[in-house]
Amino acid sequence: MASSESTTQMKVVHGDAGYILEDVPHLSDYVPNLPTYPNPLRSNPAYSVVKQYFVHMEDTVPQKVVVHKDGPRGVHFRRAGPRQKVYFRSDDVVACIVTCGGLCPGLNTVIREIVCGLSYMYGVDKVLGIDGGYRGFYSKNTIDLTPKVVNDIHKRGGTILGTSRGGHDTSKIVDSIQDRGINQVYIIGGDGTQRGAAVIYEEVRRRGLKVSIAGIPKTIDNDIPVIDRSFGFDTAVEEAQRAINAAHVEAESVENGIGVVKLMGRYSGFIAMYATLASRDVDCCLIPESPFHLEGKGGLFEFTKKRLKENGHMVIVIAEGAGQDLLTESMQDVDQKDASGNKLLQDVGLWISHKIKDHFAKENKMAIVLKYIDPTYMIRAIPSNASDSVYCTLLAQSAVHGAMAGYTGFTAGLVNGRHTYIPLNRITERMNKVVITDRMWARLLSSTNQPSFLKPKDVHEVKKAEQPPAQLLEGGNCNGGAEEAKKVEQIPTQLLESKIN
Ligand SMILES: Nc1ncnc2c1ncn2[C@@H]1O[C@H](COP(=O)(O)OP(=O)(O)O)[C@@H](O)[C@H]1O
Ligand SMILES: O=P(O)(O)OC[C@H]1O[C@](O)(COP(=O)(O)O)[C@@H](O)[C@@H]1O
Ligand SMILES: [Mg+2]
Repeated sequence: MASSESTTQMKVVHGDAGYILEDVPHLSDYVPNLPTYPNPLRSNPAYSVVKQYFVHMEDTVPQKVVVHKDGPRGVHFRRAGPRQKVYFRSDDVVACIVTCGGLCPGLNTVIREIVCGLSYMYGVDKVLGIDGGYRGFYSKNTIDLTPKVVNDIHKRGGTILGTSRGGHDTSKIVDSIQDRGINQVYIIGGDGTQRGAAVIYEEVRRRGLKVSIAGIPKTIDNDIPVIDRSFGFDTAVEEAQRAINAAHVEAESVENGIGVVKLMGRYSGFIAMYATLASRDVDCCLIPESPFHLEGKGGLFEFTKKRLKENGHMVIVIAEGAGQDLLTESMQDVDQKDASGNKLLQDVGLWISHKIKDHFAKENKMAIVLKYIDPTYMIRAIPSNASDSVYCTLLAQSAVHGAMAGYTGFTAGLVNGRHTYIPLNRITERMNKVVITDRMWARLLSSTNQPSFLKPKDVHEVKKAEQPPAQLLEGGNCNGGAEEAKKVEQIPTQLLESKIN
């Protein structure tokens, strides 16, 4: 017997054998008597030959693909794609696109594909670009976007619309949406942006407006949960190889050479982990999720000395959010935040470089040559690579199909290789992090052959985190229903949620 419960953010349907559908809201949930129209794709020559092109209304995608024989079927998301019926007539659509937060490779590709998707698939020709992030809704003029205007933009890094942090004023934004007659809002951004999208959706719903709010998750750090990976991540990892190569060449060209490379990753060390695994030249990878110490037995200095003795050189990759606790101990903690409220981090790369130099100069009397490379902005200011470009295209098209079908308050996302619509609150309720008790981190440790640097107290924390159901700790499908989600919240966050494995 199916049962259901719903909030404004998510509709949960329970089916047989522990099946759960975490469904996204629909305009018809709060706007009565909405007319529907046949999907214009039916007569589109590109699609009319494709059998079963329209997604079956009952199609859902499981969040967890590794299952046990007697286990529950678990959480599912609605499958993305075109529906037989749409809730907008092409001529009535006024869409807008906004990009917020930090840059990420592929932003322009997503913008391009939303504009072209709306135009070529649905015959929509009114698409407005919002200038400079959320504040552009109420402080700037809009930019007309046509397939011609966006034709070449995917070859450029950044976002042609501009971006910003802060400036989210919900009522001013929704006033602007109303005043301009906008009825589809495409919001491209990270965790902060999707939180902002959720508030906009709530306000739109409170006002009873027929406006679809569609999120497209953007994060170079890959810190958004549920989805397999974020667009731009692959490109960033690839670009990071150039910095690591340079560090390696510099380090191996001198006696006791050390190359230190800082990569992005405020709270999640995915870029550092994947760039390390890809490179094979890295001796040590340090990420925010895995505590480390410098001095004494099992510390970084001891390992550095050992590696230099063995190999004559060493490459260290450090994520920008790693070791921030050590920095605050040794430097004054300046609790500065950016305009969105994100903590501004101190430069851990510079700090660790000084610490290593000081250590070998003072205590060990060992001459080292250290080169510090900070390519952080270089890895995100580039256009997306081929695989990310394809991914961006599919995400953009998914979002367009979803909005046209009347879904709202959703994020388009890839789950186990399938495109889905995910409720916004599932995306914003926690952060995707490298799980250091997971096999992927173990693979990294065995690939670099670095120590784990964990102290007994850290090991205790890790063991404590192993108490919840094993499936919570298995990377790649760290998920469950609301109950499981609650349990997850009780575990130190640095030990949780790994979606890439
Ligand atoms: N809790 C929130 N409610 C509403 N808006 C938010 C919230 N958090 C962030 N925002 C807005 O989202 C935008 C981007 O957020 P930010 O954290 O800078 O980047 P990202 O989306 O990449 O994580 C900013 O304009 C910010 O004001
Ligand atoms: O762009 P800024 O303000 O310099 O911030 C840099 C931060 O942005 C990021 O690139 C991504 O952050 P968001 O995805 O949250 O925007 C972080 O890795 C980095 O710490
Ligand atoms: Mg963020």
